[in-house]
Amino acid sequence: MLPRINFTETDAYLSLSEHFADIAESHIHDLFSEDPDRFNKFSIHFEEILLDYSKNRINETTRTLLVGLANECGLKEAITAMFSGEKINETEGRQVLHTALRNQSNTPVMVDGQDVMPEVNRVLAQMEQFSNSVISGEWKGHTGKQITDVVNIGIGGSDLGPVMVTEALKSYGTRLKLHFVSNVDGSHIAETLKKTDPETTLFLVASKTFTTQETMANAHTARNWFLGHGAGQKDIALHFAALSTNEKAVTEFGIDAANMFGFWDWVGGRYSLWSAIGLSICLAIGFDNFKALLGGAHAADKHFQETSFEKNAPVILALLGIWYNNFFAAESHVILPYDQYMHRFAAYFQQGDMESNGKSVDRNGDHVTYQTGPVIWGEPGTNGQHAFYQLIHQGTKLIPADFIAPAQSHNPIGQHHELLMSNFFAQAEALMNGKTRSEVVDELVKAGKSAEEIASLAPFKVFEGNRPTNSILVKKITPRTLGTLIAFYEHKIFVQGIIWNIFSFDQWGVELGKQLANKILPELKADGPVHSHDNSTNALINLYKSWKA
Ligand SMILES: O=P(O)(O)OC[C@H]1O[C@@H](O)[C@@H](O)[C@@H](O)[C@@H]1O
Repeated sequence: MLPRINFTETDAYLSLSEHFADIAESHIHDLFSEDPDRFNKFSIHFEEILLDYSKNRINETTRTLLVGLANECGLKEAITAMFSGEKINETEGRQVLHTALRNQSNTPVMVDGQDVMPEVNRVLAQMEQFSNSVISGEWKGHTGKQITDVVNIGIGGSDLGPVMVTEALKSYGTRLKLHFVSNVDGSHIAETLKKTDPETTLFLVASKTFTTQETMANAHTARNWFLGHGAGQKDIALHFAALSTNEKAVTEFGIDAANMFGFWDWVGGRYSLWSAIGLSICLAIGFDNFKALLGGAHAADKHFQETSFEKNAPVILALLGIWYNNFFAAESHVILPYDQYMHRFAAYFQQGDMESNGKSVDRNGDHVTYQTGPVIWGEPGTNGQHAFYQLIHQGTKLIPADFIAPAQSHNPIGQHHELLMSNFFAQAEALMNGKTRSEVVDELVKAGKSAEEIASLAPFKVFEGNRPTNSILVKKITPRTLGTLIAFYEHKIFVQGIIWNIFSFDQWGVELGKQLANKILPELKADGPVHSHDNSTNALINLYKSWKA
């Protein structure tokens, strides 16, 4: 059982609250002037990844106190509990073992007295064999042609991870063209089917439960389309595979159990890209690269388990998040990859983080008295710069930011990468230093402005700075470094959940909307107006019914 500690009642929290008053007054650029060794003290090198967290509103005391907070909240024991297969997802009575899926050391991982590694390895071998045969062209469609297109049908955790990774690693692409259909909006599947040929398309129906409304609707539409284009029932076996934990529902749908890639209820949906849900990744980049992705995550798992908290990248990321969320009252956290291929990275962690830590009831079942998970958002640089950075630089809200960039581009064309990187370095520096009024005045004088113009313009051109950032510099985005990065962020979420005393691995909050939609669906089909809801909902439904085609 995980500890039940209200972190706001710990000694460390009290000390942090006192310490906060000092830090709130200091400016990051002064902290640098005071300490020439600041970068070394506040950075972590891990393989080919550097986490520089020196541009934060912290000093050594802050870090010591934050680490003390993690200790008082039982983080060490909680990490052991997760990795050793305790049922830490208590509200669902499940273990949390996505780490076993990438456990390349192959040490036994016990679930209810049984080592799960042989099963994990069996499914990996099945994925390897299948993806190799589709990629090589040995696997043929029902008219004898090679598969050219793969459509992954899934949503949430059965979509976002594969989309993010296949995009991030596009330069490792095989000859197969990947498509992802998630939205129940018929436009999503319709537009995808327009681009594919039923003779050469493979559908992966990705759903842990195999009951998710959106995925089942899209899967049925795909099957009807396939059968409606000259294929027979028996041909389904060559064009449909299922990635799921629910064998019964898979076979009822008509997919051969031989084409089912299984996983287990100890894999949370938003942590499932490492499981059979990653089959689309294997097809997109080849099994060896998928394995390298798992290897990078496994290396991060070991780092997380074995490194002291002061030098532990996910722990530090988590503690900084707590510092801003619970002491500076920051409401959001922005993730800014300076890598076009990583354009879905922030979207992926919107689910990863917000579905995990968007909770307001603690592990005792009581309403929390403090803030939990922040709003996660972000877009790739430099696009974000021309969209929302104004608010980060000069708005009223404190928005801690993670800047992520590769030193080596997969497309070293002209000076593009240097242009990109100059922005990456400049933004974090500008957010920290800002621009003082006297710097602004000097600039305006040099530009030949009159005293009057200077007085009226200067206030708008001042940047307070002191905006905290982490810079994550990666040598190159490879399957391994990406695997490590993802696992770092996963563990960050875990650490924060432990400190906030919430259950990070359930998601009851997604249920209510689903229940109500199921109630409304028959009302939309029935004749006549509805009266069963509030005024607003009745009016909306009835107008919809009068307008619908
Ligand atoms: O993989 P399936 O079971 O279709 O679930 C897809 C998604 O459903 C949502 O409602 C959430 O619960 C997500 O965590 C999950 O990833």
